[in-house]
Amino acid sequence: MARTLITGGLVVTASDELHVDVLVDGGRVVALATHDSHGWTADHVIDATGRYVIPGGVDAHTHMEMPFGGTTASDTFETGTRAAAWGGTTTVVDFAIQPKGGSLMEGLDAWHEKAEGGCAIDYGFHMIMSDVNESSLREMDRLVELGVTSFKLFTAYPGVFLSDDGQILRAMQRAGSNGGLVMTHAENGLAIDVLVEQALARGERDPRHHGEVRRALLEAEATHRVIKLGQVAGAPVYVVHVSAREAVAEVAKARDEGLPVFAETCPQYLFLSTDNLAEPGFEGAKYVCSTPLRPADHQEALWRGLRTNDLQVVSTDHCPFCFKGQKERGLGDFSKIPNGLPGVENRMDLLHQAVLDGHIDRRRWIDLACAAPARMFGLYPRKGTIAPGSDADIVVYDPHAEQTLSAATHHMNVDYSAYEGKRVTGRAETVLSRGVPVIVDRAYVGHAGHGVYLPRGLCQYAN
Ligand SMILES: NC(=O)NCCC(=O)O
Ligand SMILES: [Zn+2]
Ligand SMILES: [Zn+2]
Repeated sequence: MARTLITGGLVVTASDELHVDVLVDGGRVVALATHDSHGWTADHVIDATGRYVIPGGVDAHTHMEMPFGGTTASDTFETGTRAAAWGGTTTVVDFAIQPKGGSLMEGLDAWHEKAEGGCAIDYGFHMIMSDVNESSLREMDRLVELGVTSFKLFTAYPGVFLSDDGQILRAMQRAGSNGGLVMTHAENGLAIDVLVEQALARGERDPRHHGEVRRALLEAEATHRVIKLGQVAGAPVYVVHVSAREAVAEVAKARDEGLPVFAETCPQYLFLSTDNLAEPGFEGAKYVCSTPLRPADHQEALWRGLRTNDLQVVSTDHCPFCFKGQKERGLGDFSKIPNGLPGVENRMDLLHQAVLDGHIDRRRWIDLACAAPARMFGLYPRKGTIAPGSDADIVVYDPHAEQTLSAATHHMNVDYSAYEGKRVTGRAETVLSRGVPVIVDRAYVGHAGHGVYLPRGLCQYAN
């Protein structure tokens, strides 16, 4: 395998910023050294002068070709992982789904089948448990052995994914004993369904009502509940896609008490708001996801949480549905709009923009987008950093490139951009996955099937 030297750039990791060259051999980083101190030769030299050299992004929350809301997320593993690479992400952790009445293993096998041979970058799986029973609880141990070390449980979506408190407690107890991590979608789905029914009866049918019925208090209540269930079970809890400041407060309080409670937020909650849901006509459907977008004044609590480490990870929850034909299923009834937003290609750039806007610093950018998700989900230091022994998942990032985010130029298989027209500065220029070029000078040179399945270790966070 070719030996590659990346020279002249500023290497930024979660812990350091160093003007060093990086030597890659056998798909791994083998050494870092200042330019004048080494005499390395290589088959390929990448001149990164004036660029950042950063670890490939780790997006720990994607839904490629997920069946949901009567349709299927529009990115396949092939198109979605290719788009991820364009955006500087080199690892995704997607959600396999236990079929109702079926086993965890059936779900895992089905997702392996979807992903195998199609991915441009490496991938792992979490498991969505939609049917917690004696048998699926026992299976959790086997999944942990197979490297599926995290399990998503829902307090939302009654009749689809919702588990009751007893089921969640049991899954947490099992995770407490086998080392797995329970991830929770925390919204009170039963109460939300009552509010949906009442809103529709009042004739409130537009997309903006999606945000109104999914009340922040019902996110906070469910967040509080899963934290307490985790405490009773003696198990860590990871709360996904936190959007409400009241939910951030629940997480922060638990962490202040020393509980092993972790949480992520997503770019859509940091950059978009209920103003988007209220766009004229049916445009707001483009922004329907759950948890929902919140009024813009929630964003400050999210940014603060990211700075203070009450929130550890930024993932995308990439779950794209085309406006035409898919989002349109909810014309005249917001509750039928498939939930989910595209974003796997945009996360690294939006967070870099957050650096420029002064919300976070450069190393925090890399921590939130690369190192912390890798640690949280048992992939570190193979992924998420640039250090001897790490996979050479490396992005040469141009911090000065200006771009306008748009469906006309993005690579996600979806007919709109949630960030249409937004100007951002910074862009992945060249992307290596295990030392193999996937993007070179903004040209795609990767191929479907390069990406391999990543059996993951246990969560590496204590608090
Ligand atoms: N988030 C969302 O709206 N769709 C994907 C499924 C989920 O994460 O709950
Ligand atoms: Zn969810
Ligand atoms: Zn999700």
